[in-house]
Amino acid sequence: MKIFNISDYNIIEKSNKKRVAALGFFDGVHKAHQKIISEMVSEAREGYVPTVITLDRSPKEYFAKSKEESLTPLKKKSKIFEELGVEEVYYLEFNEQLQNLEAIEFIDKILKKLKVEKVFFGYDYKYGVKGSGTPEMILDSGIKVSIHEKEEIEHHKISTTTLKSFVINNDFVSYIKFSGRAYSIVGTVIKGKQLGRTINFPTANLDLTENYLLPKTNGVYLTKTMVGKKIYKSLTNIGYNPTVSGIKDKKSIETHILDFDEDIYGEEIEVYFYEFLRPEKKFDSFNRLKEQLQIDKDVCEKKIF
Ligand SMILES: Cc1cc2nc3c(=O)[nH]c(=O)nc-3n(C[C@H](O)[C@H](O)[C@H](O)COP(=O)(O)O)c2cc1C
Ligand SMILES: Nc1ncnc2c1ncn2[C@@H]1O[C@H](COP(=O)(O)OP(=O)(O)O)[C@@H](O)[C@H]1O
Repeated sequence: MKIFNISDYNIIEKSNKKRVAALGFFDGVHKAHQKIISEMVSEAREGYVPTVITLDRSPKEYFAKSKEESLTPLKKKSKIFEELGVEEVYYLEFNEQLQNLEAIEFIDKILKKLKVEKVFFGYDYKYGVKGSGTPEMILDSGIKVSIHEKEEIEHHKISTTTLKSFVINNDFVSYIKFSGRAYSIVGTVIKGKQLGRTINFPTANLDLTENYLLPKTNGVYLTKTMVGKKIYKSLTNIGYNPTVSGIKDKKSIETHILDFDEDIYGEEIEVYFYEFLRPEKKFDSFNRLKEQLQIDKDVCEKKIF
């Protein structure tokens, strides 16, 4: 899959390849997003490039001028697009130029130049300055349009907002139901206090590679961890380690991988969340914490997930 980062849409050259394209921001790439993208991919016949045209950040993040935590930051999102069969992704930088782009210009300078013959998007997709573009304008320009209706599961809209509230509130079971996959975060393993190994609970401390949304409760989660190409059951703690540290400036994310014994400092690992187990607690001693970790481990071993 080819990725194009476009900071100025004027640099897009007139293409000689025809395309079909899914349009949207797609944070979380949930079940409704997946339908839109899969339909686009399956309609890409011979000679058509299955393409996603999206933004490098949400307009909300741009206007708030502060970093927004995402369910699927760019690298992660790109990987999912690729798994869905997308061949080209255009990340349009959401900047002053794009913010002021007239709807008709979006059609002429982006869709037409890329020879897009059919677009696919969700019912609430917006384009053009202040969201002024309409599906009719695209149709009038000779491009076919497929609009996906709102979808619900158990009276809840399948949306990025719904998924974000599941993560914030530790409801990883619902997250799987709505997104079709477990919530996951990617990070590089960094050095911690080197205490874990002294109680036979080595924990890989994660430095997140991108700005992921995290649950708001500090605590322990039943997770799986991918190291290289292998997946292991794991226990992940998010919090301030109150038993050993009084410092409350930076949350640590650390995972104890079951049936695993390798030095993985510097490696990138992916942690998938399945269930909230318990809140983080301050124990009277490191030994008491060790006893609790053994109890957590027993639960993790017995549980089927
Ligand atoms: C599954 C799991 C549960 C944990 N639960 C707690 C907890 O309830 N309270 C706490 O203070 N620390 C908790 N921790 C963090 C430990 O304090 C930490 O792993 C230990 O101090 C080793 O840190 P190190 O990796 O920096 O050496 C937990 C860690 C794991 C892996
Ligand atoms: N089962 C395991 N789970 C997590 N890390 C492990 C495991 N086995 C070995 N390790 C290694 O041990 C390190 C964690 O040991 P630990 O004593 O907690 O040190 P640190 O405080 O630097 O994290 C990990 O970063 C990893 O390289």
